[in-house]
Parts: sequence; C-alpha cells; structure tokens
Amino acid sequence: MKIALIGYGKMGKEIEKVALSRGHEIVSIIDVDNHQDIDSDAFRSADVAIEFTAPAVAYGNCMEAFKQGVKVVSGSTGWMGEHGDEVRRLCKEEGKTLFWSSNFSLGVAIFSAVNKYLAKIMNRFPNYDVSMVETHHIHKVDAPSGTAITLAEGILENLDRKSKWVMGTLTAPDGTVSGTTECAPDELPVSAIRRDEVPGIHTIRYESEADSIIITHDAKNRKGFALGAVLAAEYTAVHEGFLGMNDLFQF
Ligand SMILES: NC(=O)C1=CN([C@@H]2O[C@H](COP(=O)(O)OP(=O)(O)OC[C@H]3O[C@@H](n4cnc5c(N)ncnc54)[C@H](OP(=O)(O)O)[C@@H]3O)[C@@H](O)[C@H]2O)C=CC1
Ligand SMILES: O=C(O)C1=N[C@H](C(=O)O)C[C@H](O)C1
Repeated sequence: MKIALIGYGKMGKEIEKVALSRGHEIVSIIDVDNHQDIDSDAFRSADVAIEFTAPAVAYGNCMEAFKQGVKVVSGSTGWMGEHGDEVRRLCKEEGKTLFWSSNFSLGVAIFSAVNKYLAKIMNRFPNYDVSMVETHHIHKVDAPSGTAITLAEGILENLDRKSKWVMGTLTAPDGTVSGTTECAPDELPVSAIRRDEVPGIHTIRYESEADSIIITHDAKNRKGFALGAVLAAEYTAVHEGFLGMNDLFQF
C-alpha cells in the first residue's frame, strides 16, 4: 500500500518504521517546511494519508488531503470537539473517508471496553465516586488528553449519575498545580499531569469509604500507537466513511 505521512514528528517517524516493516511504501512526507507538497502527484498517489500533527492544524490537513482525493487516518487530538460534526457530515454526505481515534493502541481499545463495562456495573453501587488522571510528556500541548476525553465519554454514556466531565487539576512540568478536583456530584473530574517523557498513562479510580478500584493503561512506548495507526490505514484503504477503532476491532 502507498502511504503519505502528514506530520513527521515523534509519531510520524514511529509510523514510518512500522509501515516499512509491514511492506508498505512511503510516497510522500509532509511537514511544516514542505507543506505545499501536499498538492503533488506523489501525495495524490497515496492510498491513505496518516496525519499526526497538532490540534490547531489537524482539521486543515484533513481538508487538504480530501481536496487531493486521498483518504485520511488521523491520530491528532484536541480538534474533534470543534470539528467532529463537520467531518462526520463530510464522510456521510460527501463521500470522504476519515479514520480517527484519540488512541490507536490495541491496549487502550481493550481498556476502553473494560472502562465502559465497569461504569455500567457502577450504576448499582452509588457509594463509589469516579475520577480520572492522565499523565503525559512535557511536550504535549492539549489537556486533558484525547484518550482521557474518549474514556470520559465512555463513562458518561454508561454511568447514569454522571452527566459531564470537567477539567480537574493540571500539574505543569515544574510541579505547579492549577485547577481543582472539587466538582458537583454529576461531574466527572479529569486531571492532567505533564512529566518528563511519559508516553501516556490513563488511570480511572472508583472510591468508596471502604476501598478503591483502580484501572490503569500505561503505554511503555509509542510502538502500540504506531502499529494501530498502520492497521487502521490498511483497513481504511478498503473501507469508506467515518471510521473508528470499533470498526477495526469489532468491539
Ligand atoms: N491517536 C493516537 O494514538 C496518538 C495521538 N497522538 C497525537 O498526535 C499528535 C502528534 O503527536 P506527536 O507526533 O507526538 O507530536 P510531534 O510534535 O512530535 O509531531 C508533530 C509533527 O507535525 C508537524 N506539523 C505541525 N504542523 C504541521 C502542519 N500544518 N502540517 C504538517 N506537519 C505539521 C510538526 O512540525 P514542527 O515540529 O516543525 O512544528 C511535527 O513534526 C498530537 O496531537 C498527539 O496528541 C500522539 C500519540 C498517539
Ligand atoms: O500526545 C501524546 O503523546 C499522546 N496523545 C494521545 C492523547 O491525547 O490521548 C494518545 C496518547 O496518549 C499519546
């Protein structure tokens, strides 16, 4: 399969390695310096573009790839809240194809299923209150993480006593803490920690007076994200519309 990469940072480089190891060809690499090359025969020859850039530019990149007639797999976070409805409409009504996930690792897909199941169980046990903490490297620009937002949505869909998630505390790289975990009973606090080079840790806690139930996903490196993104690209090459991890793994 012919793959174009949009964004050649930490994830773009990891994805390149996995794609080559699976026998794919990288036909175009678009980064900040050569952004105009998205309008090129090389880019247009791609079966799929894999986009990992930044919240502020991800939507524009997807639109430009669509304009060139190329399907997109995007892992960029922090932009679907604002543009999700529009890209879903483009996929449904205008024949575009986008596979988006806040987290491409198989481990997080499994963790997400467990999270939803646990939230459903907790409807019967009102003594437990739930909160979430995510920890990432100091370079990350968005908080809370896209994965944390997706996990929070999974809890809200399944736990009747929670109606929205709210930003809890944010611990900056220098240790400064802002925000609060004080919130209304129907709110789910999601806190963020920025520390060292942590690839990504997500912890969900249910606390009662008697005990704690804690589930954690801890990414050891970026290989799981990269493999998932390439598997998603292979899937996207032969499918249409707005696609996600539930399509890929049939959860
Ligand atoms: N869904 C998932 O599984 C995962 C998602 N992510 C998300 O992916 C995104 C990227 O992460 P990561 O690779 O670690 O970030 P990096 O900052 O390491 O890489 C982003 C790259 O995109 C480049 N870039 C910026 N603007 C543009 C543009 N307009 N067009 C093309 N390239 C551009 C940057 O260039 P420059 O440095 O010059 O600005 C940089 O090379 C983030 O939103 C992150 O949250 C990360 C890991 C897993
Ligand atoms: O920026 C990152 O690094 C990551 N971003 C994604 C997110 O915001 O959830 C996925 C992963 O946790 C790494």
